[in-house]
Amino acid sequence: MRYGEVVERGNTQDVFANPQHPYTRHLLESEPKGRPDELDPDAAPLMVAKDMRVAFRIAHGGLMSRKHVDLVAVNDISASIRRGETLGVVGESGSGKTTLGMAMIRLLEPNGGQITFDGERIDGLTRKQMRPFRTRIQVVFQDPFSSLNPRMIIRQILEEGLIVNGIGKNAAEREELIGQALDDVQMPRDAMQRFPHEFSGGQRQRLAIARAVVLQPEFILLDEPTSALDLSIQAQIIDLLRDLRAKHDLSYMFISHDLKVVKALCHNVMVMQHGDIIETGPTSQVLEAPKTEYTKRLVDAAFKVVA
Ligand SMILES: Nc1ncnc2c1ncn2[C@@H]1O[C@H](COP(=O)(O)OP(=O)(O)OP(=O)(O)O)[C@@H](O)[C@H]1O
Repeated sequence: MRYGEVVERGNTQDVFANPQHPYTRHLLESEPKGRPDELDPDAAPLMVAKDMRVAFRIAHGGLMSRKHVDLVAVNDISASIRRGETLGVVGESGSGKTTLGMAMIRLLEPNGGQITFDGERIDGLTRKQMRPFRTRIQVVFQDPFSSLNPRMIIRQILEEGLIVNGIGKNAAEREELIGQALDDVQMPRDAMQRFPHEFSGGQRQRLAIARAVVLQPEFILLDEPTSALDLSIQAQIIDLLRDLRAKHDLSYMFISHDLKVVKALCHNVMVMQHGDIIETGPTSQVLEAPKTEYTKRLVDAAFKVVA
């Protein structure tokens, strides 16, 4: 197969049901597989949010009749993530997933609610008081290209957080930590000398994960980290996240609209609609026996090939 070559084309249903080309078969077979490892039943709560509320003031109506109204994006939501747990947050676009995640890690100011991290209240902390938590709580976004500074080489990108947070005594020690983070995400150490544009989308997402992992966090908010990637790369990133979780006892809050990915990675799942949680529980239970029509629709959309 050459780059840029069309290997197969046709009616979607026919191609899905009876792929002719080995590469098409590879793509169809390479969706995320497996299940999350067992969660320690005695694991302590790490990130706990209680009655979180976020409202945005938005302009409404035409120029002459403009009014400001509050759009409630997160409506008194409580959520708890234990050490080592992966909690999936799913729901249609605009249901409030990102707003909830960003508010829980204090990158967005909530209008109300309490947040406890490892037993300490973090809502209401000033920027300075939050500093010790900034390495322990990390975030990885969907689009690694816009989150990796294109003018810096990878070494500088990963070193920035170490310097800001005073981790590593000198350049040599920092280089070793960066090397270990690259090993963790299965990227060669010579990636350090290269720029983000020299990597593929999947490799860039590995680098974005390395930038989080180098700070040795305990909790990572993953906001649609695989949505921009093709299926086979998506599956590799899910495997990687599972390995990292086991190796470093990480907890994840994994925002996604793709229930296939959630099934492969998340112990528990929370379904959001219009700022509310409409269903929550162990992933297998929610996916196998959804209690609401809305969840059932999401499950059908994820697991059935539409005719
Ligand atoms: N800064 C903002 N100002 C005003 N409204 C906002 C802002 N951010 C989000 N919203 C609104 O809040 C609601 C929830 O948005 P949010 O991005 O949290 O949803 P989401 O479930 O993450 O969606 P997606 O899957 O598309 O990322 C939406 O109606 C959105 O338009």
